[in-house]
Amino acid sequence: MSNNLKPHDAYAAVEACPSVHLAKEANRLRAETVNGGSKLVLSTDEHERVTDEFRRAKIQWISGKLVQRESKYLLELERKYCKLMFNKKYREMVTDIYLEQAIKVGKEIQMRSRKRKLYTNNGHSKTTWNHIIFEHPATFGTLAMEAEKKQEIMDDLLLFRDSKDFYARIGKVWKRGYLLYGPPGTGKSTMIAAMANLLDYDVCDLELTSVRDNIELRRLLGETLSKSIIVIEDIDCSLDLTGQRKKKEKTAKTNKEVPPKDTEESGSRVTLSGLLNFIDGLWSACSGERIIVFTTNYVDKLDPALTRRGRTDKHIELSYCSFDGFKVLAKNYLSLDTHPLFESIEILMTETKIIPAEVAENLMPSSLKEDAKKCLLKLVEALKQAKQLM
Ligand SMILES: Nc1ncnc2c1ncn2[C@@H]1O[C@H](COP(=O)(O)OP(=O)(O)OP(=O)(O)O)[C@@H](O)[C@H]1O
Repeated sequence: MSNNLKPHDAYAAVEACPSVHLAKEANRLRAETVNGGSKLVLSTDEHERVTDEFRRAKIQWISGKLVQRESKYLLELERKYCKLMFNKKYREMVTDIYLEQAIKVGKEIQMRSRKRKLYTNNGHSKTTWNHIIFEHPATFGTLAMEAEKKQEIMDDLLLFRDSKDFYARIGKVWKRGYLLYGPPGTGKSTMIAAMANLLDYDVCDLELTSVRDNIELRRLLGETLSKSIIVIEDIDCSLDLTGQRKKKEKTAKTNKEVPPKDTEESGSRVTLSGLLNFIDGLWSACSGERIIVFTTNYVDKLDPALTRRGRTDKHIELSYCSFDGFKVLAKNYLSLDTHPLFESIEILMTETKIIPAEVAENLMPSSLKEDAKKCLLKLVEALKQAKQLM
């Protein structure tokens, strides 16, 4: 004997989880173009039945649609739904366990197939978030850094991601603050992209100099979604205790900082306390799973109120390139594990300081004719010059 689930139950399941049927065995395979790329999508036709099996119960999903006709304007409204059929002895198991499981799986599939986004408040509209698809290729694998340090950071991030129950148990908001500090060109922005790729989170790049006041700041931060990394770069330049803000300028080519020429009064009144208030208090109003990352070139300039643990839980120094870091870049850029020139590079690296951005720039072949040896020789030259300048 079979028993129909009440339509609104099925509606709820399917609406909460529109892609749930994709997880099930489907009879039809359809090629669809999704976001410009070709991707196979499983779907069901109207009245098509898909059978799932869960704890020995056979559950049939039957898709259908309701058409409502607004007679006056001859407007047709379509509502898609799924009907579930199963033996009535499984009713409790299906409603209590199976549907919950199906919704969870459906949400996971949705998460996996979604395109991640990079939000900024510095686009055509300054008062709201604008987004583009986030497709930065950086990973922890491509990051020039000592393997142990990298692993420690990855472990910390993954532990955070998987600690929903822990945060709930100890009564803390599920958020974590990171402070990345170090000279320009040492990989702070690159690490943020690697973090987002590791966790599969969106990135919200908050340009504080474009935020009018604390109220707008609160609104913008309140609008961020779960599974987001909120980034405030160059915090020392965007905000100071007096609320005055200046923009740091960089030369586009070298990515090196140039001291600010003029202090730009943006008319904005975001204050440090406005920011801290949000981190401490208002944040708790948001549902969790958010990471906030501050970056700075001058950690000593920061107000201790911002750097204290609890606000920025983990402080990560990104520094000059080590030989280990160079080896990662040599592998990435030149596919080299070893080379006779490595020895002199290692010695020179102990005698001088060079930022990873400069190492990367030298290892990047500037023409098809430039082979690995030529690139390594460019780096040797750059290291020698840096040594002379010391
Ligand atoms: N640790 C690193 N590993 C791999 N690539 C790096 C690293 N550091 C710098 N780079 C390279 O240099 C470029 C500039 O680095 P990035 O913007 O991440 O530095 P930054 O520390 O954020 O600089 P700034 O403080 O000026 O914002 C990157 O696009 C990347 O190619």
